[in-house]
Amino acid sequence: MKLLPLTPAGQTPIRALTIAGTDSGGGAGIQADSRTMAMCGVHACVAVAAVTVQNSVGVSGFHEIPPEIVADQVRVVVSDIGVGAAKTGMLASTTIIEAVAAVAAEVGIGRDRPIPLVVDPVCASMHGDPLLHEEALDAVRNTLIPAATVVTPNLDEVRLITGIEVVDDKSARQAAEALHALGAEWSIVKGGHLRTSELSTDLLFDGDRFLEFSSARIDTGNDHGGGDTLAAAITCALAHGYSVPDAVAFGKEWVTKCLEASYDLGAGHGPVSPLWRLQV
Ligand SMILES: Nc1ncnc2c1ncn2[C@@H]1O[C@H](COP(=O)(O)OP(=O)(O)O)[C@@H](O)[C@H]1O
Ligand SMILES: Cc1ncc(COP(=O)(O)OP(=O)(O)O)c(N)n1
Repeated sequence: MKLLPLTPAGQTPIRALTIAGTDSGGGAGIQADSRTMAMCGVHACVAVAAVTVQNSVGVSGFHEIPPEIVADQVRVVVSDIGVGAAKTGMLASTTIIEAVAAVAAEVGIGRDRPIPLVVDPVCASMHGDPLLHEEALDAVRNTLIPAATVVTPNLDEVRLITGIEVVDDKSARQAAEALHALGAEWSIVKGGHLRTSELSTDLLFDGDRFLEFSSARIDTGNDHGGGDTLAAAITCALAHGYSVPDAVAFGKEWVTKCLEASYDLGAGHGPVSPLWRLQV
């Protein structure tokens, strides 16, 4: 695959910001985002929104960071370090979502603003453990998604946010339209969970055209962190100034390489691995 341009040693690399939750198991959340950003040659800045107690078999609890501390992390990073793009992941609650949306508007992050924003509307882990309070879905719909340059839900998140059960191409297109109607500039409906196809296809929509990004379906149970990794890679490409379709094409190739390199870890689902770039 064609990689993003690297920065010569000693020169300041492109920066990107992730606003998300930590994963103590190291496979998803801020850990997945930071690893992908580093492996893409991008300096990762982080605003921690929640700390999860998590391993390969599930999430047994989480602690929310006070909303003003989340917002302050964003503010100090953007004003001093500067970032080319930002991403949100687990935001846990309505008050954190509102604080993130407000600070994003203040510092110029989001659709129609200088710094593009990838919104991964994380609601639950792959084991079904909640990562967002149910009452916060309204804030996801009405406050977070309207700030998105790109929104990247998986099929469970699509159902919770839009009420649409994606079972085929037609319902995937309806869901992409519904997400766009909520205010995202571009919507992606990820096909990783549509196991009826031999391909894993992500559908991208901008209110006018549908674009499809497909790969052969990889036979692995080690897919923890796949959604974060895709969204982080898209964020890196946007930070480099790629168009949204080119950034998604890059992200899809990147996550496919990471799925191919995924490994066993613990008793449950192992992680996708951006470490493929370092492996022999
Ligand atoms: N088995 C698979 N083979 C190939 N690509 C996959 C597979 N599972 C997921 N993907 C890809 O990984 C990314 C994450 O998708 P998905 O699993 O749907 O999201 P999430 O990790 O948020 O649940 C998407 O680009 C999707 O197409
Ligand atoms: C802290 C944290 N954030 C996000 C997730 C979910 O990760 P994601 O890549 O969307 O997908 P799964 O690995 O859960 O399928 C998480 N588990 N923890």
